[in-house]
Amino acid sequence: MILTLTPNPAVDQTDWLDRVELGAVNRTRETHFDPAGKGINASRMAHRLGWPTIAFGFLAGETGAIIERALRAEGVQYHFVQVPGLTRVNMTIIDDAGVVTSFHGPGARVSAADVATLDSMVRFWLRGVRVLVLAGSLPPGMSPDTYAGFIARSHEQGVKVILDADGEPLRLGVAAHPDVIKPNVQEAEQLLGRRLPDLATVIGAARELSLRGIAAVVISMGAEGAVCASGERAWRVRSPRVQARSTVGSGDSMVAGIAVALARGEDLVDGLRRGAAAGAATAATAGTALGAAEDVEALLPQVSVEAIG
Ligand SMILES: Nc1ncnc2c1ncn2[C@@H]1O[C@H](COP(=O)(O)OP(=O)(O)OP(=O)(O)O)[C@@H](O)[C@H]1O
Ligand SMILES: O=P(O)(O)OC[C@@]1(O)O[C@H](CO)[C@@H](O)[C@@H]1O
Repeated sequence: MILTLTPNPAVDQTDWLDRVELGAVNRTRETHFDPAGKGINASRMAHRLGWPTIAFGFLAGETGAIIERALRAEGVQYHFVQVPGLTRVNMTIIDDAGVVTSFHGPGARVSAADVATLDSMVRFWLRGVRVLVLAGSLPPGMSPDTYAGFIARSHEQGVKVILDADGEPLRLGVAAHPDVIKPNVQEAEQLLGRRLPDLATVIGAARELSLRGIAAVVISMGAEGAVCASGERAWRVRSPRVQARSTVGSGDSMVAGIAVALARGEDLVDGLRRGAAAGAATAATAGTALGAAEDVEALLPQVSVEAIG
């Protein structure tokens, strides 16, 4: 079982238009809504890949109900704590030049009692779980060391943890030694406080972070694939070439591929392969809609994972 925790879910709204004009009414050509938030996306992809998963987190109001209905329709199991207010809507605008602009809301505020309810629910379910995915931003009211706390508790119970966050929750989470982190290059740059301008510096960053006590550090690079370091070993992952429609959710799909490999007890390289295929399948799909299982299968043989010295 893979448990995912998305403290700050979102309905993702993707709008396509010719070009964006600031200070004007912009009429969009097409609009797409998807149930989202990083862990929810990872659960949806893990479910497609045929592995049992339960999504946990907070939901609020009518926008929260949209997410619940969508997960139910897909057959993805979930346990959400209902909180007051409205689950946020994250908007992404894609223009004809392919420029992607996103607006992420802060999310519905949670109280100390809400956090305690979620905490005890997750603690209870951790007993039957192989992998916990902690993903995305934290809503107002949740402490930045929340993920670090879940990592410590999971390790006490022998549960492997994948952390996919950014900023302070990532920094504090890294200090608690999750088993896997999957920042993209920007997130890794923020974590390390320096630019990573080329492949060599990205590989160096992955090695450096892994030597801090993280079993696998995967730094994703969009269409350029990813690098992974595990102690002294490292790999270059090359993603299949696809016609990208929207890469929102590709990172979460990659996390799902890795989570499924960990849950199956497979090799890390198998996880990287499946993760890159899932990420590419999602990139080829519009909005935050995730790649279909058949697409992931079809792309799998086109992924290359090569050991680097
Ligand atoms: N355009 C693309 N073509 C092929 N593969 C892609 C493309 N974009 C992403 N991928 C695959 O998905 C993986 C994760 O993508 P990316 O680096 O964009 O993650 P991310 O920035 O965390 O995404 P998000 O936060 O939107 O989910 C990449 O390492 C790659 O294997
Ligand atoms: O604002 P956060 O919690 O960091 O990220 C949320 C989010 O951008 O992540 C997913 C893509 O990875 C989107 O579906 C969703 O809107």
